Amino acid sequence: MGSLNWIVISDSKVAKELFLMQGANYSSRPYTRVATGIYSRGGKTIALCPYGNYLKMTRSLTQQGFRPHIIDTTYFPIIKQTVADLIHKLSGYKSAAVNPDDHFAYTITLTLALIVYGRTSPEHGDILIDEYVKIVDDAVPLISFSSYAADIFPWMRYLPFVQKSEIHAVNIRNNVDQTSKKLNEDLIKRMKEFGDKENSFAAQIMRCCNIIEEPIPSPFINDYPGKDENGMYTIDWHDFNYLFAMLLIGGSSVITTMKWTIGFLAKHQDIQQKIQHEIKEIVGEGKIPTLEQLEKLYYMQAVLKEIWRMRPPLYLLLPHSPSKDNVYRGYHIPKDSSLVVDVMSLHHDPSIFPNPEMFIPSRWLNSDGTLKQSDDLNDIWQFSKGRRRCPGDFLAERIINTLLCMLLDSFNIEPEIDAMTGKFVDLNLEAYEHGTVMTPREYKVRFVKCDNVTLPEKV
Ligand code: HEM
Repeated sequence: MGSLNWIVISDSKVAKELFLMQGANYSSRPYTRVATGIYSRGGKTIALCPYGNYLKMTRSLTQQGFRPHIIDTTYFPIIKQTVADLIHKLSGYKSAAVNPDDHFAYTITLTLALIVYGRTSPEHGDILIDEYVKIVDDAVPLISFSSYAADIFPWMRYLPFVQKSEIHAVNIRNNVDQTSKKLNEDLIKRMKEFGDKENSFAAQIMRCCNIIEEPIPSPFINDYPGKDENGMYTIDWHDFNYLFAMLLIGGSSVITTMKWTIGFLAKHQDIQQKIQHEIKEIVGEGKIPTLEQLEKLYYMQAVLKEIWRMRPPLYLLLPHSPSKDNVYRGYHIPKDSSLVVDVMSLHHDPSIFPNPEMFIPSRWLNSDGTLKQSDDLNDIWQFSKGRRRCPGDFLAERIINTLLCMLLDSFNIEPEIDAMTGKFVDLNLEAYEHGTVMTPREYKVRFVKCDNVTLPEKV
């Protein structure tokens, strides 16, 4: 009854051969009715577009806005501010048990929105950004695998709940357009007023583009022009709204990483204390870390890698699709099939990761305690590899490391206390829920302020 070919890859070597060595053929995306057709108007967004000039353009623009030195000079101060605000909010709970989800989701989406769009003019306050934060929340189900159901089984299109999800996709698209229009107008105004000082991600890429009103046909039908003689790309306003993809995919992956990390640290107090000790040694107490200090928190980074190994947020990556028919190791792989990588299998291969079921952060450390350099043998797939590799990886690591360092400097994270026994509740981090991202079941923890610590200044 199904009408799509799905291929699941569960071996590192195969994934590397297809995505790295044969990357020119295996870096497209399958077309899906809701996410590609309706929500992104035929693939006009970086994460869902097919392989071709449009992808090259959006990836080149993204690299422009996420150059490491821009992240470190322009975006790092934003990250420190929003994290400081979060710490003040959490301290307001005075060690009561809270579900951290909402607070972290808001802070992370707000951080990304401020990085991508910049701080809007005072007359808007954060209203526009808040609208965006809300739309991101509504839009996450659009990229979930369940939205593919009607592509696999076309008869499902007649079911009311599927039709409802199509209407939902149209509404989200319209909301993104309306809010983006206001944000874009505000951005142009700020660029005129502040010139080069306006250096949000959106401003950086707008400087590389001629933006036109007339929509350019969908990238699934016609390919895109490259750069003109002045090195500028031509895009229309709908293309410019691809910025929203950063918040949608980037936000949900960072939020999920934090959900797992907070849970793991609350459960493993010994590991948490080791990180706190490292922070005390390298950064000192009650201080906001510098970039150099952050990079030297090797044990903390090793813990994060181990969490990503055991609980990769995008546990199937995003589906890849071959641009043409291919025979691989004797198997016929038709054009337009969906290839998903079972990242959990890759990360639990005992020939690469001995004792894969065990949480061993030291597997990422050299004997002198420094962090191992990524190499092809030992590397993990949380950001994928090849031509569709996550372009926000460096930014994601900066956000997560800053968050962890500042949080653990201010608080001890503890599980809630069982009212009957007076002991910590044993958090169940084995159970997880599958959507596009793999998230832990809801839990509560307590943020207990460390003795004598001064909270970072609130902005
Ligand atoms: C812990 C955080 C993150 C993880 C684990 C993660 C992981 C991934 C993965 C696995 C993919 C799919 C790669 C593939 O299909 O082969 C992806 C794509 C993408 N990510 Fe991330 N990501 C994270 C954060 C971010 C951030 C912060 C941003 C930007 C602000 C971002 C932007 C993107 C974009 C635009 C794509 C689509 C790329 C394409 O289709 O060519 N991600 N990410």
